[in-house]
Amino acid sequence: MNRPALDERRLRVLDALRGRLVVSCQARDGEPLHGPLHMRAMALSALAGGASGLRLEGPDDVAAVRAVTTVPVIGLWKIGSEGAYITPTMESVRAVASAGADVVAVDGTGRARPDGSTLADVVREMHQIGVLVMADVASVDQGVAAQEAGADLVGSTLSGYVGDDAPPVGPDLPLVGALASALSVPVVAEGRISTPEHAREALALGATTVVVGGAITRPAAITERFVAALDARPATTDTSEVAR
Ligand SMILES: CC(=O)N[C@H](C=O)[C@@H](O)[C@H](O)[C@H](O)COP(=O)(O)O
Repeated sequence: MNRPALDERRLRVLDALRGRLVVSCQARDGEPLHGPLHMRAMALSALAGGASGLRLEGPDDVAAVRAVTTVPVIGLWKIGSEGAYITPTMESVRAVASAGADVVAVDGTGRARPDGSTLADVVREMHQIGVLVMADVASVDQGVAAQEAGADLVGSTLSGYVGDDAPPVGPDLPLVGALASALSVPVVAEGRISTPEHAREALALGATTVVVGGAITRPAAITERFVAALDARPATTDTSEVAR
């Protein structure tokens, strides 16, 4: 195991992220902002605003952003949308690490990975090359299992996304607090954190760092919220309004 490289990276990443904001810059295939050029611009915008770290999807986006910044990068690769889809194979884990991620995020729910690999396999191989592993979980039990498998960070990322129900509107802050109480590894608050108050509360509950995605980097979703609010406005009874 490449202990010195791993320990050095762990110190550097955690020092940079403790109590601070990570911005997740992701756009799916088919979205107008999809592609490394757009995501690099998005990432640079987040850094200009003071982000301390970035979460990026796909080796191409990770490499494009790694070329322009030294801040900690959490990389993942979404493959499919069913079961374990966050960096679900050893091949995808290696690709994200080779692209320059400091931390590779993988599904940590215990669902079967399509190539039969386990979270412990991911940890073993990534630690050999000095790369950290973040387990994206949906429950405290999964977080405990991920810590036992050797994960360096555990995120609340998948809460609300493992069953058939639509995810709730707000973040799962109770899970963030429960993970922070149960685990000794750093907890990452992630998922539907939509306001600065949510982010502050997550830290107060014991999260080491906070990842915000859509509330900052998904203009279509942000626009939708405004449009829905206008559509939902009560009909005016003020006749002066009509006259203008
Ligand atoms: C569930 C899942 O696949 N989450 C993904 C994980 O990388 C991303 O789609 C999210 O945008 C990210 O977790 C940040 O969350 P939010 O965009 O809600 O702030």
